[in-house]
Amino acid sequence: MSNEEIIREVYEVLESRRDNPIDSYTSNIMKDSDKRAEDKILEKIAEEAGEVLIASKNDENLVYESVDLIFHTLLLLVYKGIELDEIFEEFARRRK
Ligand SMILES: N=c1c2ncn([C@@H]3O[C@H](COP(=O)(O)OP(=O)(O)OP(=O)(O)O)[C@@H](O)[C@H]3O)c2ncn1[C@@H]1O[C@H](COP(=O)(O)O)[C@@H](O)[C@H]1O
Repeated sequence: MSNEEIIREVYEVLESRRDNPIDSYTSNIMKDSDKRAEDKILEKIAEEAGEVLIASKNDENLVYESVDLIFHTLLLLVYKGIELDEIFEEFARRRK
């Protein structure tokens, strides 16, 4: 599986968890409850960003914590209805 394919696969699973909820971490976080889904995801992104900062400073678990941050950012984008191709296109647009 190529690197692009794994990202596409994870993204598609997240879209499915959004559109056909099951009892799972990503479905549950995307469901509105007492705390709004968007706020829960944004809180998680802030927490994961802090963990990346600590990992970098300590030279420890940087890849692991960065993937947590990237994953939760993808979760936000899925929740907000952004298509994965929009992200790829924006990266491509910035290439000089
Ligand atoms: N890539 C991930 C992924 N990365 C992290 N996480 C979850 O995100 C949460 C991260 O929370 P934390 O970092 O706070 O970790 P924690 O386990 O609470 O503990 P600490 O790190 O604080 O010690 C954990 O529950 C992780 O399991 C993920 N959950 C799901 N995925 C992907 O999303 C798909 C759908 O997931 P489900 O909704 O669970 O089916 C899966 O098939 C995976 O491909």
